[in-house]
Amino acid sequence: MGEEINENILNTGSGPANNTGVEEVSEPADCGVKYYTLEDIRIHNLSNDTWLIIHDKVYDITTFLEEHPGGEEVLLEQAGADATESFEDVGHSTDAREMLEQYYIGELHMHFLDHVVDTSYRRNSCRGHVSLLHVGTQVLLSAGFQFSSHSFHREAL
Ligand code: HEM
Repeated sequence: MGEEINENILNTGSGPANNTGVEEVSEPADCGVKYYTLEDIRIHNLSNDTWLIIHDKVYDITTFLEEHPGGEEVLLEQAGADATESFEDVGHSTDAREMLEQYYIGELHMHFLDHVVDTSYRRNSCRGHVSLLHVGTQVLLSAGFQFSSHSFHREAL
């Protein structure tokens, strides 16, 4: 067992940080993209099981910890959480950004899209998901909403 090292995890207020009652949201295999909720990700905060989020993408960096030129410690501080800000604060090089691809495992699932995408559609049909997502997005955008990474807000009309 790895030692739990990051207590500084986002508290989403939506239940326990383990598998009980938390469903991992993933796409059918033929879609090629997996979606993970914050709850799914936050449990991977161990030194032998380390995931983090950078720009809404999810990375399993377990095997990268010892190789990181900036040291293992800074990565462990972000384990199971959103490391976008600290990653950008350092001003990582293009090489560093390209390295990310090796550890990519999926996308952060946006809860707020549940309001515009029917979940049964998302589970059963990749094409249905994409088209419904598109339609839902268009509806919101035409109503004056603007998306940011974790939330959306209404712009002054
Ligand atoms: C998987 C994600 C990450 C990758 C692939 C990565 C990669 C790298 C690479 C290649 C470097 C060498 C300098 C450069 O090329 O920019 C570096 C340096 C560094 N990284 Fe990361 N990094 C990651 C995440 C992070 C995070 C989340 C932090 C949080 C603080 C961080 C902090 C640092 C620091 C402090 C340095 C040293 C900078 C220096 O000594 O000049 N890195 N990283």
